[in-house]
Amino acid sequence: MDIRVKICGLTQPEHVHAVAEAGAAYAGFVFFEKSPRHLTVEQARDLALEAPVGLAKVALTVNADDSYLDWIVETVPLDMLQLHGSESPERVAELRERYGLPIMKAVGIAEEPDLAALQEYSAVADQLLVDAKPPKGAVLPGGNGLAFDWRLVNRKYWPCPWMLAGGLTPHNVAEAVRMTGARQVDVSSGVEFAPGQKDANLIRAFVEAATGKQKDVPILR
Ligand SMILES: O=C(O)c1ccccc1NCC(=O)[C@H](O)[C@H](O)COP(=O)(O)O
Repeated sequence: MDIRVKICGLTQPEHVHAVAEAGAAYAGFVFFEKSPRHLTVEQARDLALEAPVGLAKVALTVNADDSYLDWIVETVPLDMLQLHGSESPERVAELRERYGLPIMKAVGIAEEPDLAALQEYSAVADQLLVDAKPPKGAVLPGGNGLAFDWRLVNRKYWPCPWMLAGGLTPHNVAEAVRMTGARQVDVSSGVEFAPGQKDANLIRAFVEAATGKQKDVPILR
């Protein structure tokens, strides 16, 4: 089975190239000032221009207003918007209409009742990002390198494609795919050696492990 991989939080051109060469399907750019992966709109444009045809460029925003989104969408060549805040289903539908781009809505999961939101958003979003719920008081609503209990989404189906995220690494992604039946996976922290610092070898190892073409996983100290 083909697994599609998204590497999120890219900040350097060489990592965009590594993502493409490894065979990932999506490259994610973060627009959230408190994040160590935050990009200015101009930085994101320059990075997006490094992406070859076939690598989908995803802008991740958090409760962004229209003027910020207009600026991003007008400046950065994009293939998808990832909404990672508390955007309502109505807001998701509105943005989908406004920009004509596919929307992936992130939903944080910690326990069974959290799953209801996935059903709700699947009616308005093009894709779902099934992520770990951030811990109380966390600065970042995602990208915390924390996993949730994958048994909660074991063999669950929603009416739109979904992507598993949260605490995935080259070491655990194959097991996560096996346990959940996910056909798409997303990673940020698990391919970094420090917050916001991606590692090309870990990117390659992650894609290989996720897609079942694993060679060896580098150990970083
Ligand atoms: O990465 C960030 O800094 C970030 C900031 C604000 C909202 C979301 C953010 N990241 C989301 C992701 O990178 C992933 O989509 C997902 O949460 C998995 O992250 P990780 O657990 O670090 O692999």
